[in-house]
Amino acid sequence: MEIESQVLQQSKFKRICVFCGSSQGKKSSYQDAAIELGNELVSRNIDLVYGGGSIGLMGLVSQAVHDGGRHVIGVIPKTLMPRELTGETVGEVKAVAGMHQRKAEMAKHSDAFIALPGGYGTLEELLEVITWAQLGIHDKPVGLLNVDGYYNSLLSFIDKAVEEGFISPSARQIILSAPTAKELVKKLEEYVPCHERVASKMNWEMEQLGYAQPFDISR
Ligand SMILES: C/C(=C\CNc1ncnc2c1ncn2[C@@H]1O[C@H](COP(=O)(O)O)[C@@H](O)[C@H]1O)CO
Repeated sequence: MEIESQVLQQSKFKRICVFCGSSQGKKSSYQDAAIELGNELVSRNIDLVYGGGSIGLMGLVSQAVHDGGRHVIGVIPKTLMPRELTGETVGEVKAVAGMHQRKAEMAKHSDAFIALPGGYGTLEELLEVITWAQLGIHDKPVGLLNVDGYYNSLLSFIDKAVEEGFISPSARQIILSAPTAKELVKKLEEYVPCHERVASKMNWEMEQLGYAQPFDISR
């Protein structure tokens, strides 16, 4: 019986990258959701990749995953490493040169992406992985944890952009959303990618632009 329930919980994802606020937000539901997401990853035997440190929702989700015995990878630019800036990172720390390399590293080590509530940093990271999916650089699922409707206005904006012809209906399908961690992870598991992969072409273009490392975030 014990083994049967463990098999049922086994996810197809080994690691999920979580983007979220470096602040905790004003409502306790945001903080509760960060901890609940961490616990959901633990219950499905999924490890965490995130931006490192212990501030805000980032600290809550990483602590929950670490406390639950799963591996945590914090990818943090060297400039943000001093403890006074971002606090202690639990688990493994990957130091990177800057913000661009951080996003590529976080993406490379993950099988899916989830955004909890957050601000500019979270939005920037989220929109970048959606854009990469649209371009076919990766085909990993992307989900919004829409706690208390936090992302309703972003979703409405995206729907308006579809209506106005700036986002294609198929690109709209890239972004999944759900109000709870359990529902969202299930949706990510069921996601079927619909964009052709053009990563090797993109690598070539990035090399032409003088980027030292090939832009390959596939695993
Ligand atoms: C430099 C200062 C605080 C340090 N802030 C951050 N530390 C770690 N990671 C961060 C920080 N700010 C942004 N990030 C990344 O963006 C996301 C959170 O940004 P948001 O604007 O709070 O939504 C998060 O996923 C991180 O990867 C003192 O000013």
